[in-house]
Amino acid sequence: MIRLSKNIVLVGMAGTGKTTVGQALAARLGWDLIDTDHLVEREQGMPIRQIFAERGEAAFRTIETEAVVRTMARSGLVVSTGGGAVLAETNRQALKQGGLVIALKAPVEVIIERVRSDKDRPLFQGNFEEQVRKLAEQRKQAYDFADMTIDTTLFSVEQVVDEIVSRL
Ligand SMILES: Nc1ncnc2c1ncn2[C@@H]1O[C@H](COP(=O)(O)OP(=O)(O)O)[C@@H](O)[C@H]1O
Ligand SMILES: O=C(O)C1=C[C@@H](OP(=O)(O)O)[C@@H](O)[C@H](O)C1
Ligand SMILES: [Mg+2]
Repeated sequence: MIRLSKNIVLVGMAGTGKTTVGQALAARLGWDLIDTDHLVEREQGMPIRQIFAERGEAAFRTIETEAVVRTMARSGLVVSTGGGAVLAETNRQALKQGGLVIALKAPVEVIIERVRSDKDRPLFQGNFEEQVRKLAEQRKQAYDFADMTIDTTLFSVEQVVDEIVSRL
């Protein structure tokens, strides 16, 4: 079982289930959950889509890094990150030093179906399918630094939680 001195961190492309699995995993373990997107939205008082629209992606990344580093200084948390949190080396170092990093994966076709109805994802506006495919290609090695990887394609949310708990 993982020591409480660390956190359990979920990384992965948008649509691989980090927020949903994080909630279910935190409930299963009785741990608190920090979803860094939700933390940013609460503290900034607006949805991420609005931060992108009004201040730009670079401003969001700066805010995201501050939230990630601050969160990883804590312990005993389940932490769901946003899909792009792994892009900054500062974030990758904080995630690796402060937690057991678990990458959730799914084929791009599965991701497309899972996020198709969610119009709030700022990176997926306009030609939605093309943008998901392009991002998946750009990010295909971005999550390889994780301590472990779980393919969520054939698992329900609870089955992903089962798989994580079995590996702790
Ligand atoms: N293992 C799974 N099987 C089926 N649907 C899933 C699974 N994990 C997540 N989902 C669904 O996929 C969508 C995206 O999940 P979400 O947790 O928002 O992903 P992320 O935070 O990685 O973007 C949600 O509708 C969620 O209910
Ligand atoms: O992949 C990305 O760069 C992003 C993923 C989003 O989080 P989810 O992975 O929870 O959708 C959110 O942080 C923002 O829209 C940027
Ligand atoms: Mg999420």
